[in-house]
Amino acid sequence: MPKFSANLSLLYQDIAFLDRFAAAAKDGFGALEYLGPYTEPKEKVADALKANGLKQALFNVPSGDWAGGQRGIACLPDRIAEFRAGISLALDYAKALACPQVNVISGLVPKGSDLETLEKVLVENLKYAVQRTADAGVKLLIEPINLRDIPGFFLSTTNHAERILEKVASDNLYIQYDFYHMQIMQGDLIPTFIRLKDRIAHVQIADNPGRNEPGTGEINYGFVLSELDRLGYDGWVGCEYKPKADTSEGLGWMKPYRK
Ligand SMILES: O=C(O)[C@@H](O)C(=O)CO
Ligand SMILES: [Mg+2]
Repeated sequence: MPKFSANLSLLYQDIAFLDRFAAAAKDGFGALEYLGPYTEPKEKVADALKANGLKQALFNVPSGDWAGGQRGIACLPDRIAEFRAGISLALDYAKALACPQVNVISGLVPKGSDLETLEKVLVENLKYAVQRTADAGVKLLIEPINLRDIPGFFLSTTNHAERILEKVASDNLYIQYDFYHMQIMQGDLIPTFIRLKDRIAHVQIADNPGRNEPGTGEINYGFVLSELDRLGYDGWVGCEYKPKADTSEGLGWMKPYRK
């Protein structure tokens, strides 16, 4: 049976961040994930998890000025110090929240930049980060993201992610496999999952087009979720979609998977 994690960066947007915890627990989620917990003191977040019987599945390492349009800093040559300082902050929160994994957002390709240089920066940053996270017992993840939603994103395919994994050469670096992004970029969702299974530490779901609830588009999530079970995937399934209307009312798709 899949275990679902509520992505609070897209679900329950009509209520305050910390109030989303109780709403997610009430709706049957067992864990939470989001872009970052950094606007709240870690003790407060830890208390809210505990009070609602929730686990922390994942969050991103600091990724630059998200509201200002930045989409990660890990490949940017002029942000290396900031990226590395962000790993310390992410690990502080991971410890306080007992979070087993953190995700790195690679960044946008700056106009006119040399892709080889960006790749080197990303690989060196990941080598640094993966050692720090391994020492803390936390997995490090990278996520390919589709180029229609984020034009110019540096890491957009699983082939590229595999190449980065090979270059970093650490058994603590994994892929975050977002079915929505990969449907847009590649299709062939389950064969790719099977091929990379041992290197995938977290999956996320949304339908296409629209990035709405499973069952609203072209991805057969009945099949996808039963395959995850059959293949022995025992991580969280991150519900990272934009609810068509009210989050709770739109959870009908989840009914067959609730005990
Ligand atoms: O797919 C996504 O959008 C994310 O998982 C994320 O963390 C940032 O873009
Ligand atoms: Mg995602």
